[in-house]
Amino acid sequence: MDRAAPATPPDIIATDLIPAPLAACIAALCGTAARISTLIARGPLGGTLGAAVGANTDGDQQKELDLMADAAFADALRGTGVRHHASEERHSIGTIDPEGGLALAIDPLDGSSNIDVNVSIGTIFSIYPAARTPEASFLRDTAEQIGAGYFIYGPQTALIVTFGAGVQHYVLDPETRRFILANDRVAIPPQSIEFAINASNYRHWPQPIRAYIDDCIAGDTGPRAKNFNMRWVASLVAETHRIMMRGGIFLYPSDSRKGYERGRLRMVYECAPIAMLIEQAGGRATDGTLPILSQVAASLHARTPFVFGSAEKVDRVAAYHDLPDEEVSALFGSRGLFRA
Ligand SMILES: O=P(O)(O)OC[C@H]1O[C@](O)(COP(=O)(O)O)[C@@H](O)[C@@H]1O
Ligand SMILES: [Mg+2]
Ligand SMILES: [Mg+2]
Repeated sequence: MDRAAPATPPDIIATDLIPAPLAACIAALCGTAARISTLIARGPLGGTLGAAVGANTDGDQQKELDLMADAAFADALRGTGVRHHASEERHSIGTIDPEGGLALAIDPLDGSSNIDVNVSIGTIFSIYPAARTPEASFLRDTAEQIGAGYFIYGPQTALIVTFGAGVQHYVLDPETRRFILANDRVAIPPQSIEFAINASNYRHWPQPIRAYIDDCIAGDTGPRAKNFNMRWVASLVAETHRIMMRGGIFLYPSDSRKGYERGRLRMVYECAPIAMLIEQAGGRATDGTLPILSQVAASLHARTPFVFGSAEKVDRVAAYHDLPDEEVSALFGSRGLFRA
């Protein structure tokens, strides 16, 4: 990353909460995230980061910053024990350290449509023990993750990370350039009136999702008998961070558009790690009905419908899928089962 600031200080994240076999890998991710954060903060002064430069395997537009972040993380991971490396921006799985014991999947830059508009974006990562083959390292039960996290580049740059024993929140101190522990046990608040969904796709959604959202929008005139508030940042990391801090629910369901039969978000490097974080923070993450943790991606870039957040809300979405057809298709005034 040419336009980057200083190299990784050895104590970029001084904590004893990171398992020893993962420490070098996490330090490398932190050092790179700190440099990316400096670049993002320069905005237009840093160059044409938001310029479109091509398309990835999925046909998604790639921005200059997507590719710079991808290269920077891959470079930094050399010598940190990562054998298999999968990225949203790469067609196939690469080998970094042939003798390494880890497999790391990464969405190097999440929410890239927000680069130009100074809205929070992020990096998502998922870590497994390396398996015998590259495919076996990632096409496996998502419950086998040994670490998962995201960096959010917003008004603050922060790391939210889990190693399977709760969720830790670190904030990058812009003066010392170190990630400082802010909370060693993040817990998702169970109550919130916020839901997040791209409502412009309403006409394409399956009926149970429409019914759930109809009932939120009906507010105190509907079966829920209370008012809700809607949010949509179009940046999965930003939505996740809000839910981690304040509770609520996120939905990106499957829909009837071509290419959205399994939703939009990718299992290996978006949904699996976010699901591990959410469950470790006391929330729930499903594909609408079934838990994400315990599913196996069909392919490296496979997508999945994704619903996560406060546990009671996610369970309620699953319950809408169990309603008889006549009840789920009824106008909210006739839906009686879910009075809050
Ligand atoms: O534009 P849409 O359909 O609302 O989709 C928004 C979603 O797409 C994403 O931007 C996909 O991630 P990438 O930017 O890594 O491709 C998510 O962050 C976000 O939740
Ligand atoms: Mg993404
Ligand atoms: Mg991305």
